[in-house]
Amino acid sequence: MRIAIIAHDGKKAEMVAFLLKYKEYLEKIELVSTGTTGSHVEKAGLKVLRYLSGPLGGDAQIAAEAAEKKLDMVIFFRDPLDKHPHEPDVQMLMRICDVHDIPLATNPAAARLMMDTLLKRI
Ligand SMILES: O=C(CO)COP(=O)(O)O
Repeated sequence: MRIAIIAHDGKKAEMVAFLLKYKEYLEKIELVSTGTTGSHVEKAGLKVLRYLSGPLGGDAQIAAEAAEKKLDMVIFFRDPLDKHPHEPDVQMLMRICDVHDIPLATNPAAARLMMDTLLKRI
């Protein structure tokens, strides 16, 4: 199982808190992330493959994995109250998830529901 995790700055703490709730299951899951999200997650003691930071192309790298069907799920905690210079990349990632029917959770409530369902399969 391979899951991509991405969080905008205002949501990084929520992402770490979310993942720590699933810590006992994460040994069975490969995590990939955008750069800065990944460094927060690493600091919390979790293993993650980090791509570039989002504004430098990290969303696009994760979209490439989604297009190649390498991902079982994308968790993308977007900050709807902030502006992002790379908004086209954000939209592109979400579009690619829809094109390839990859589960995409954009907030913790959705992520919890999807994670709980996915974990029943491993
Ligand atoms: O900008 C992001 C997603 O669009 C996240 O990138 P970082 O994890 O590098 O902050």
